[in-house]
Amino acid sequence: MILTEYPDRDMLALDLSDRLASELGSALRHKERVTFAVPGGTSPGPIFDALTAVRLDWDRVDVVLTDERWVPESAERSNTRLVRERLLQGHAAAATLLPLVADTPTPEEALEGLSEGLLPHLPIDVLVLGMGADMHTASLFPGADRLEAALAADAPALMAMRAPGAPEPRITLTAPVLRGAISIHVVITGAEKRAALERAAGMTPAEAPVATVLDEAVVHWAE
Ligand SMILES: O=C(O)[C@H](O)[C@@H](O)[C@H](O)[C@H](O)COP(=O)(O)O
Repeated sequence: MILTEYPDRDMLALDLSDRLASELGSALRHKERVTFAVPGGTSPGPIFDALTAVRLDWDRVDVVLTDERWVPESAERSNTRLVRERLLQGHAAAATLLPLVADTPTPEEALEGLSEGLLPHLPIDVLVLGMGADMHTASLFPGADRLEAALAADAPALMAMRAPGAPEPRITLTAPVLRGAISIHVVITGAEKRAALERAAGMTPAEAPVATVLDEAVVHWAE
């Protein structure tokens, strides 16, 4: 694990967005299309805002969420809504968003169709993940109903998850897909998550799901 510390969250957002743009640009020099996976939640917004001002061949970038809450796109908690409102703007409006939600009552009913739309775009070229203070990443939560299956080397690319403390069903990229990304960044802020990160480094993915990517990840932290 490489840990990069920043003096403040603005510097983290600006520097990380520069690095992501550089990695996307580099990948675009070798591939017709590249896959950029991003988290939901509250951390990525400022990074997204900075990326919207970056000139690159966004029309050849396929954006996919690392996970989604099973809520309508119009809901406040929708990560799809977050990406549409904060990332797919400005220059980045030309990017394609691969869907990770559908209008079925449960994620299980949409898994086959959403997986068909995702698989041709793997591996992920540039992956950004968040982390909760409970050391979850994407929607791989400690104690989740199918966590062991989602961490397994033979896990399907997408799985529905239900976890204690998650207010709604989730759909998530699984550990093999996250670990298979060519470049992995984890973005965390605050003292509580920094302490959780230190703990996770010595734990198993079953105890601390973020540990499934830490050996390959660059972790970006600001207070
Ligand atoms: O759907 C989500 O919430 C995210 O994808 C999730 O994995 C997030 O990255 C962490 O929960 C951290 O969330 P914050 O950035 O809001 O702390």
